[in-house]
Amino acid sequence: MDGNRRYAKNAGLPLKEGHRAGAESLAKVLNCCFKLGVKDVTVYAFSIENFNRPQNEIDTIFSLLKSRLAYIANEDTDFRDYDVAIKIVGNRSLVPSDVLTDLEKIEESTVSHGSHNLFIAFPYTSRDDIVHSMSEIVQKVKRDELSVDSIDAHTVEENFYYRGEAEKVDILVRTSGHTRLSDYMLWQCHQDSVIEFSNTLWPNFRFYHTWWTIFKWSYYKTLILEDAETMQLKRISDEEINKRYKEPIKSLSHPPFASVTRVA
Ligand SMILES: CC(C)=CCC/C(C)=C/CC/C(C)=C/COP(=O)(O)OP(=O)(O)O
Repeated sequence: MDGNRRYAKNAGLPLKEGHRAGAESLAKVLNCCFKLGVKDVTVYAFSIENFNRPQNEIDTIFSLLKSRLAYIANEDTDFRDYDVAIKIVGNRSLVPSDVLTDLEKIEESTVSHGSHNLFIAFPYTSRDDIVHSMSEIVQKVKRDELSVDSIDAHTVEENFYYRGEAEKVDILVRTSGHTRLSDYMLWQCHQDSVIEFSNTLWPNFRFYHTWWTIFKWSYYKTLILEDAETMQLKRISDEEINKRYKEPIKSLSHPPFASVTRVA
């Protein structure tokens, strides 16, 4: 959700208004994602490096996080229909205890929801998640709860902050024109994951941008690279897609976004 501060600066607004607009944008984009059939969304709400920002900015972000998530969890009627489970994925040991208590209450209040997941990466970096998983695994081996021979990729995923719930990203979107990953979901980006770099600042990201991103992803999934040298793309058949992606998808003659129900 990058570009909040630049949005505020461009509009001549105080910095906190940029984050407020970013939080508004999140509610709108989520609504759009769920309408289009996306099941799980993760947002990079706060990186571990963000602790280096001025304290008043950190306080603004924490306060928005609590109020907006409480709204999405319990108050907004649209979201109630989507049955969204909110899950914090990040290093909880770094969160001030009063903030953590409030966030865990919100999490708890959605624990029975199951149709959609909203993962909040907070405070998060992929490298921290990987180190955390390794450390959990070592502890389990030491306690004889896990044998070294049984460790595989699935074991690593189960010990992430995600607890094995987001093994693979379909689309990763980075807004605001920066073309770097900032230590985000490095493990979860697989060979098929599509990375979308958008020039739009996050507070301006809306239905059109969300729909277009999903539309393009859906379309890319029907193509394979026939020849890496000439960069020739070949459209692949429904049978081939079903073989490659295991789950059947709706006919490609439908509007492309008809197939996004498979996004996890
Ligand atoms: C999940 C939820 C309800 C969150 C609400 C608050 C919110 C939108 C937090 C994002 C904070 C953040 C570090 C944004 C990145 O833009 P930036 O500040 O780095 O802006 P810049 O790229 O223009 O400098």
